[in-house]
Amino acid sequence: MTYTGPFTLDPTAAAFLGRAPALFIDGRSVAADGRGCLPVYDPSSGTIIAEVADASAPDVDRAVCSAHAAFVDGRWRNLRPADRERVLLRLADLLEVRAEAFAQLESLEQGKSINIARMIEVGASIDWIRYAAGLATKISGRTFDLSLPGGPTHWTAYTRREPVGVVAAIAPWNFPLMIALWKVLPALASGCSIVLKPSEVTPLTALLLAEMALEAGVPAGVFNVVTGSGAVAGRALAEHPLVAKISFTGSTATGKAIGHAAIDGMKRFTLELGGKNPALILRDAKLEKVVPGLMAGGFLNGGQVCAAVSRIYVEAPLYDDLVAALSGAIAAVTVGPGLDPEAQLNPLVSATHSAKVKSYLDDADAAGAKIVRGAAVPEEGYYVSPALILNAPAEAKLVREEVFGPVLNISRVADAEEGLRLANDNDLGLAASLWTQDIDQAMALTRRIEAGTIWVNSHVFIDPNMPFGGFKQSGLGRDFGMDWLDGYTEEKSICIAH
Ligand SMILES: NC(=O)C1=CN([C@@H]2O[C@H](COP(=O)(O)OP(=O)(O)OC[C@H]3O[C@@H](n4cnc5c(N)ncnc54)[C@H](O)[C@@H]3O)[C@@H](O)[C@H]2O)C=CC1
Ligand SMILES: O=C(O)/C=C/C=C(\O)C(=O)O
Repeated sequence: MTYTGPFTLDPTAAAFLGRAPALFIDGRSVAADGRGCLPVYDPSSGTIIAEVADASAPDVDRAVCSAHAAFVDGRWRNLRPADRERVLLRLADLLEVRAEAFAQLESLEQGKSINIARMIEVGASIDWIRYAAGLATKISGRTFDLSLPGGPTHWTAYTRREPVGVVAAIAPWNFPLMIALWKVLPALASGCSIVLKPSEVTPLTALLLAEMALEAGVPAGVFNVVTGSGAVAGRALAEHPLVAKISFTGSTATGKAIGHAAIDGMKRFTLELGGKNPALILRDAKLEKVVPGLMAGGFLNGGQVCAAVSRIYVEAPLYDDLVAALSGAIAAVTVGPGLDPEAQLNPLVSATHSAKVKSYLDDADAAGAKIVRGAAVPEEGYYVSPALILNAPAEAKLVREEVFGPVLNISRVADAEEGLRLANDNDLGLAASLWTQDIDQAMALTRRIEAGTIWVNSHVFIDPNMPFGGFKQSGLGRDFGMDWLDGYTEEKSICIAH
């Protein structure tokens, strides 16, 4: 396929789009077994920009067997941790050199701003790789004093952490490169092998990443990629008996299906699922911080962020001023293709997803909610104009379900107690923010908000050294931080008798 849009592409990115569809198995690009191809669309125009292989269950089996063989013979896990670290650091260096190609491909297939692609999708990914590289040399066990009567007959009891085996990494489309790395990195650092299945909507950079890992020194077979649908390739991967661990990011419904498959096969699993994240604005909050914070936290990546602000609860004295300021800010948002660096809001990822987001707005409209809309959007492509919904009923779908688009719901609350009650009144509990100058109130409320991450006076700041994951239906397990590799290793207890 040849890109024919209005922007001049980096030559590596352009050449990549023209490649024949293939999977990446055992260190090589290989043809799939014949299920055909999946189109990849440019969300700003709806035109097809590339095609990828649509993997079948036998294709997935080939990839898992390749990963398993690599795990069993120890070509990666038996390297010195310092050598795994060195390879990962080389991967970061290579990504730095090819940053522009990766950023353009992400902007093109996902629709996101090239600025965000450069800064977060690729820039932060490089930092994430370097952080995870360091963890490879920090894996350690524990020693124990034994307390039962037989204890003194033993010299020592200790644990060691060993890589779990083949990891199935099932990734979403909102940050295709960065979230894939959030699964690939702990797996590689701990010595596991991987089969990565990117979203069928944004499959491109996963293939390039695996090639680059091979070039960095990850042995063939350790890192495989299957492109394809969730229903066929994703399911076959989640159910494969040689997969020891599943790491999934995506919808709560699919996460539950994967959790069932994992339990059936007694696989380890980490689920990072949806969010319906509240921002609680207290009356003493500083509007000059709140407004840019909510705009960034709500509209970053078109709101297609699991931790994005979705529900704003504001104490009554600030309500009118905040609505006026947000309405003004939304009206000023410029809309355009991701590759246009001046455009602040870009198309959503797919026709299906933009239709879903619009359906929430239609529901809110039908329920009689007041909706403030941003500028008109181009007719071509998957654009949705930004929206602020005023005081939608607490039971409205838009207030209860993850929208994953450029839509903020704002409600007036009498006081912090009412705001807290409404903030917690949801099945999801991924993230939240609290906006106040009162440190005592902030400390007290952070203990009572039901969410895996709480920001005070900011929203959506995720760091490799800070554990991240959900309360309630937002998932199971934590990523990042010093304990990240625990999810990719087994702890083995060893007892040595006299
Ligand atoms: N937590 C997050 O970061 C994300 C949340 N979402 C939410 O999910 C909603 C639906 O988006 P989708 O792309 O349909 O999400 P999804 O959860 O169905 O897809 C995520 C990944 O799972 C795979 N998958 C789908 N069904 C599978 C199955 N049965 N077994 C194994 N893998 C499977 C997909 O191919 C994709 O790679 C969005 O509207 C949004 O609300 C979507 C993307 C990311
Ligand atoms: O770090 C960011 O800015 C974005 C993070 C996005 C997610 O955590 C997500 O959507 O899963």
